[in-house]
Amino acid sequence: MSELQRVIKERRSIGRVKADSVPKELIEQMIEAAVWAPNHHGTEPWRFIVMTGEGRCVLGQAYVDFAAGALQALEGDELQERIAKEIAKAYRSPVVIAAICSPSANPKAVRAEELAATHAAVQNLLLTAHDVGLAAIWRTGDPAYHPTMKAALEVAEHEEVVGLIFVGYPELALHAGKRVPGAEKTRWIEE
Ligand SMILES: Cc1cc2nc3c(=O)[nH]c(=O)nc-3n(C[C@H](O)[C@H](O)[C@H](O)COP(=O)(O)O)c2cc1C
Repeated sequence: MSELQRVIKERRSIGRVKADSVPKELIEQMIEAAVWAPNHHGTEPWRFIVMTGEGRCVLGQAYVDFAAGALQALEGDELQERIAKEIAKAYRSPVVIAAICSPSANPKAVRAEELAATHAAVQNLLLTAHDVGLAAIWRTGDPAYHPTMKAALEVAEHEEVVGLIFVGYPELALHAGKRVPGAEKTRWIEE
């Protein structure tokens, strides 16, 4: 098995990471790998917002804003606890990278393909994280796609937050992944 194949198969989504800070250089390596994803018409439709330290409070506020409806029914300690819980979601890892699809204005560009290219860029981020000894998880959920997230991250209306990539040093050993073999997902048409 090649080194690339090993990294692809070994990579796992890891949500529990250490609080230890991550060198900026490693995050830059991840993003540099991301921008080598394939993209149609050379649109390179991605951009990234890296949040570290107290910069993550921007994301915390987005989680609070998203939960505003549920928070309305609470008051006092219960309200404060729930707000703290929402903010804590942004602090689950020392680095959070918001991956943004910024679809090109090129009339040839197809929105679905702009998203596909950005998704491929995220896979490059994840693979590089694993390659350099970091753990990462691609999170979305309803908050990622909600207008409150766009507002908090200053993402334009025509753009999309395709994922929040939580990055840090793994706290636990990686578990083995499980997949249906490719052969079972393949139909060959020959001759
Ligand atoms: C588009 C996308 C969104 C995801 N969102 C979440 C999420 O919100 N929360 C989460 O725990 N995992 C999320 N994941 C990670 C998947 O749960 C994970 O990839 C899957 O369980 C397979 O595990 P593996 O990545 O370790 O192979 C997401 C993955 C993708 C591709």
